[in-house]
Amino acid sequence: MKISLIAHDEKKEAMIQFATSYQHILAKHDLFATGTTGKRIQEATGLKVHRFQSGPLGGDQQIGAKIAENKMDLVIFFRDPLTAQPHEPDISALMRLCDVYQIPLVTNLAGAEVMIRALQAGFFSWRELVREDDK
Ligand SMILES: O=C(CO)COP(=O)(O)O
Repeated sequence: MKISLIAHDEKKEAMIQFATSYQHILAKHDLFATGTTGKRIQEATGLKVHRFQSGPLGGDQQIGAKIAENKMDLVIFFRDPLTAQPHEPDISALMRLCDVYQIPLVTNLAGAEVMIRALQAGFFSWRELVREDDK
């Protein structure tokens, strides 16, 4: 599965802890991330992560493009709801594309815990049938 991991600055520590806790599961998948989030995850866990641009520099849009091309399966996005982001339109656009294309999206740690268990249980295997890369 192709999984995107994204965290705003105030949520990066939570993302590191999440990625560390579930490293054994995440390691079985293709991981993608916005620039700084990906760097932090790589440093903390040693997981291989394909890094896009940093969020404010277009990383959210790059992940959105993958979704539009049907080349992304899940999005785990730890958003900071208390801090204004300069690239808010990009964030909204990414979440909108998840809705357009029925891509499972969680935006906080509690949702991510559910998603990772569902992933481990094979609940997202339908994505393998519809993903463009597999055709
Ligand atoms: O801003 C972000 C997502 O909107 C995250 O970007 P970084 O991972 O580069 O900090």
